[in-house]
Amino acid sequence: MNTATDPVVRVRGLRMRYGQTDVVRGVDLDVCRGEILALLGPNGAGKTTTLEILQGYRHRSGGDVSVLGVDPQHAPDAWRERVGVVLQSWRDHAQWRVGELLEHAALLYSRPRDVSELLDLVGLTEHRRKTIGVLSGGQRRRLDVALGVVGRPELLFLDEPTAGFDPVARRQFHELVQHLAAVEGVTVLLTTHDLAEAERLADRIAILVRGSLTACGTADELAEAAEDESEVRWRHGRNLTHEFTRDPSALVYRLHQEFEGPIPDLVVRRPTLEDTYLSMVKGDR
Ligand SMILES: Nc1ncnc2c1ncn2[C@@H]1O[C@H](COP(=O)(O)OP(=O)(O)OP(=O)(O)O)[C@@H](O)[C@H]1O
Repeated sequence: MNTATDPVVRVRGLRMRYGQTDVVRGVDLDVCRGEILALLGPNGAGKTTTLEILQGYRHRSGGDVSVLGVDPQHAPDAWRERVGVVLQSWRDHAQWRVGELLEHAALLYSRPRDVSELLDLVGLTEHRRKTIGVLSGGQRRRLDVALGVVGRPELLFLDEPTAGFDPVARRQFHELVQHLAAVEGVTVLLTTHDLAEAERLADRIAILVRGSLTACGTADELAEAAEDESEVRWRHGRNLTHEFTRDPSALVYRLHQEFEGPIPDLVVRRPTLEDTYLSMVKGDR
């Protein structure tokens, strides 16, 4: 029986093999209700494969998977309504108008969002009557998102959602996803190659390298696990100097004593998610 405290996504020992090649090798992962989890990893790490297994589009080679309390491989149609997938394949519908496509998609669900509200939510109101073929790349992606959420899904999968977005569109999209998670309790699982996006948007980040999860946690927890060092910079007389340390407070304290007061031009740079990510995937390129 599925309860409110059970994870929305529960994966144990997930394996996927194409021919002789293992591309997912024993992944364990839990995602809780209302959580935004970003799956990061180099090209070919197995992110899309993992997402497609969780969406029920691919049959796994091994392991246990439960999504909204159901094994996606044997999910009934009612389960599909509860899951939103943002696809990228609306090129076949180039002659459709934006509003028409959304109205048509809404018919497939029992509790769809109001199309006007949805257009507003994704910032496409003024493009309602345009055909899909004339939309820009970023506008098309917004339409993809609209189609993914039209049925009010409890769980939303986003595969590289902001590829091709300009900075303003990206920020608006982040606000939309945060709204869905915080206000509507939607659970979001996304893949991205944009580390700043992952850091800004995700509650937790999972890093997949060659089919294995090498780390999962908040950006701070990952930095801790990677044993990344902070850089402390200061000026000594006329010379700028710097030191790397895992304990910047201790170094700053020591310098403060040495200088018997303020440390000239002090800068402490903590490891970014990019530093952590690069140290974790090192050797995989
Ligand atoms: N249908 C398939 N048949 C055989 N191999 C496949 C198939 N689909 C994916 N692969 C291989 O599985 C591996 C993982 O692919 P996947 O698309 O899951 O990676 P990814 O992490 O999403 O990569 P990217 O960041 O480039 O999108 C790759 O080596 C890919 O070539």
